[in-house]
Amino acid sequence: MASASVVDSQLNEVATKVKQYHFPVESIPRLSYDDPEAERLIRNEEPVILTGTNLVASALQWSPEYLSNNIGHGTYTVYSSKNHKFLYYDDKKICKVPTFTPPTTHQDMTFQDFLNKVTEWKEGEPYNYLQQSLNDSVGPQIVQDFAAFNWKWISDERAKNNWGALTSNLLLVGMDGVVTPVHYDEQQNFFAQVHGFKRFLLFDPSMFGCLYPYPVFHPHDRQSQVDFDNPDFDRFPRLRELKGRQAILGPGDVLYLPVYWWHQVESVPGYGMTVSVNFWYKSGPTEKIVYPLKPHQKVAMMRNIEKMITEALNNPEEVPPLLQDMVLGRYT
Ligand SMILES: CCC[C@@H](CC(=O)O)C(=O)C(=O)O
Ligand SMILES: [Zn+2]
Repeated sequence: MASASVVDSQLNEVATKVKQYHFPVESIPRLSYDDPEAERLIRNEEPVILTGTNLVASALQWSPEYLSNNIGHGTYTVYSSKNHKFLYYDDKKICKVPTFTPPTTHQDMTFQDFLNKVTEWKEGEPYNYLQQSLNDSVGPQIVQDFAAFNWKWISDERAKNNWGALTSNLLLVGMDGVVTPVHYDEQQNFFAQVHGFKRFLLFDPSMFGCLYPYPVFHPHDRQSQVDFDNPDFDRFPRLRELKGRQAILGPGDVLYLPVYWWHQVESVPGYGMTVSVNFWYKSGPTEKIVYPLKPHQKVAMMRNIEKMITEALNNPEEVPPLLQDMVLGRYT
């Protein structure tokens, strides 16, 4: 396991290699888990990179090879994409958009088959990304490593911040260079980097107007329509106003990723496969409404309005003309 100083020097090197985009980025603070400032940021639902949590210290040997030798022969969901981007879609909403064509396919396979695909990969072939909730199908060694996660620390954080239950731990094993395009989630997330390096681009919930998410009823709900590699400033003019944050994670780092914060996640090209484990928690109840509302509360409100209108009209195609009649020339 690399020492903290080795990881630090590698992080500095990685920071010089990551792709720059049209928008400015500022670094996310990187603080020791016991720094009062770190606690304040988490309480205030702002992102922070935490060092020294030992959250996944017992998994730092989870190289792809170690996993292949110890995870057992259960099957895992592996997504395939013709390029390095893995844009999430909700199967259950495809019926609402008959013209929708999924940008990725997925199939269940053993970890060994997945790793063979990656090892034998040739330029021009599809990219593969294993994304699977950790469950009891894993081998005994992995169960032991998982049980040795620093559950006391993370449970205390959950309780301190009044979050809901842990909903899942997603095991993420990516090929060099894979990207999860910019989106937001409706859960609190402690994202633990286990192997390799990932770069997060983060945008606070107030950037909703600059990131043009798909409609709520669309399979790509919560995902931005914007492609940072080919920004369409004519279609998405407020993209020019975008201001981002950046976090580069190495083995052992934990990123607190607040609910509703936009993020794009890249397995830094040239640094090999990545292994991560996320910890998704239901967000806590709003203690009491304080005005002015926070940006993420406005996002939740907009989602509810879209859901209500779509349900009331009972036809997704009638939503755009109604919203346009309501807004264009009246609130614009
Ligand atoms: C399916 C989840 C992917 C992950 C990003 C990544 O590591 O590629 C993410 O977006 C999250 O943990 O919220
Ligand atoms: Zn996410």
